[in-house]
Amino acid sequence: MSIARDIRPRQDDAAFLATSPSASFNSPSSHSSVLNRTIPINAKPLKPFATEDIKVLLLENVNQTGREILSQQGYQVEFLKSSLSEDQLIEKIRDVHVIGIRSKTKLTARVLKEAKNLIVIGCFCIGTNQVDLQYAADQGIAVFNSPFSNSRSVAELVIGEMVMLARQLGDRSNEMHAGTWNKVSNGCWEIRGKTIGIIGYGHIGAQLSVLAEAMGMSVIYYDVLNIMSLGTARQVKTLDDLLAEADFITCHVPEIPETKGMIGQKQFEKMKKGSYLINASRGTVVDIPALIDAMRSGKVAGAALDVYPNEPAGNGDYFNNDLNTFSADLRSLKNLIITPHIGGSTEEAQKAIGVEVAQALVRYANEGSTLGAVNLPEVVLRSLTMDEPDHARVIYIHKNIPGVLRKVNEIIGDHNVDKQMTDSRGDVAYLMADISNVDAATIKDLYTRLESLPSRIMTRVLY
Ligand SMILES: NC(=O)C1=CN([C@@H]2O[C@H](COP(=O)(O)OP(=O)(O)OC[C@H]3O[C@@H](n4cnc5c(N)ncnc54)[C@H](O)[C@@H]3O)[C@@H](O)[C@H]2O)C=CC1
Ligand SMILES: O=C(O)CCC(=O)C(=O)O
Repeated sequence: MSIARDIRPRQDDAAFLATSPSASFNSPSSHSSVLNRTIPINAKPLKPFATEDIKVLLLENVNQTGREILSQQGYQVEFLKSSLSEDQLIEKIRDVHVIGIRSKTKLTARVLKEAKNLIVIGCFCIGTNQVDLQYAADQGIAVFNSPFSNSRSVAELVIGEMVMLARQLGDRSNEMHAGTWNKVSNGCWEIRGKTIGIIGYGHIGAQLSVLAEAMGMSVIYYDVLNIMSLGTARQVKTLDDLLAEADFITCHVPEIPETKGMIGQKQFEKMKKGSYLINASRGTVVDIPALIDAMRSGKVAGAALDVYPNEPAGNGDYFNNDLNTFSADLRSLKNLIITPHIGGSTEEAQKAIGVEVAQALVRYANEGSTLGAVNLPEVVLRSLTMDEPDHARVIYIHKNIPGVLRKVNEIIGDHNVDKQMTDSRGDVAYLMADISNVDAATIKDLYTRLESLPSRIMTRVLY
């Protein structure tokens, strides 16, 4: 009844309680958030329907830690190693209540329109540019990500790449693999004493700043926000200032309209001759044909790319000109490191992300908490406990228009509302209320009346 339009509530409370809670939901793990640690031991697991009715689709080889947490809840979990094309997704997503993806799966408005049962999306990564966040919010679909569990992995990769580029290690290694001894010092440098220019001083940029300074580098950074410098790092006023001063330029901005092509021909012209470029953010941030020209002219002495405008769906797929017209030209360059979007691909990062995002999905599905959601207001209520057996939690996601709360309170106000919280984000508002002394008939009545309001986006009643 409550969570999605075609799911019936489970009537047998004893059986329902027997399927839950999982250890992961109530017990803190090494990666659990503050919120998890504050869930009381005797928290009552709220499940509106048989947990085995919840269908979860996990794409892109989501880590086993995440798969286990979702399976332990009793959900039906389907797991695929690669991403799916838009048409394949449309077919699959129709039945699904929860979907987990990484950076490749595009959850466009066209796909989400077909996702009639979907309540929540988990991005098992940092970036959320692959999801139409606004469209999802307008449908009442929450989106969660893992904001910093792979930041360190990316920062370490960049440190390694700077050394590799400065020493032309990729080329030397390729030559040795081909059987050629080529002992060179010309054009090879230490990174100590050089200047790193970090574009985007967020989680990754700041982490990188600390590591680079420890390697003896001077750190400058450019960010649209005024951010406190770590160590002796220095914020510069403009991107041009950074380009003119840095020996190593590295991009750590999100994919948004303002960052599309932010490093192009004009920016390469402003760089120092012999500088290096690294991009492990998103493939649209650097104009790759312009980079190819800058490397051929010798302006850029080396580059490392981890991300591309179009990336293959899965391992074993080709990275060729059918995907990106510049692929062959790119592959022919010297002192160029190209990696298959592995910035966050470490055991540590993937395990932590699996736990963090899966727990957020469970909290949302079972308790309605939007803490950490990237597209809905953050609303959380204290967990109901086993001492509150006849309580129900009403979640009403609605259009943020005047007069809604009055209408909702006319419906729930006849009951004893223990606690209630509401917040809005843009055009969408999220209301959560705990009501005591309710029976199955009351739950059905509440649900039906809330669903009939014109402001309704999605109603869920958890009990
Ligand atoms: N290669 C990989 O595997 C990975 C790639 N990423 C990418 O890295 C990006 C950055 O990650 P975080 O550091 O965690 O993000 P963050 O959100 O913590 O930091 C991004 C920073 O960029 C700044 N920024 C935004 N627009 C800007 C602009 N036009 N000019 C200058 N600065 C701007 C923001 O103010 C913020 O400080 C992610 O959005 C994701 O796309 C993240 C993880 C792994
Ligand atoms: O590991 C992945 O699939 C994506 C990593 C990434 O780009 C991110 O976290 O934003």
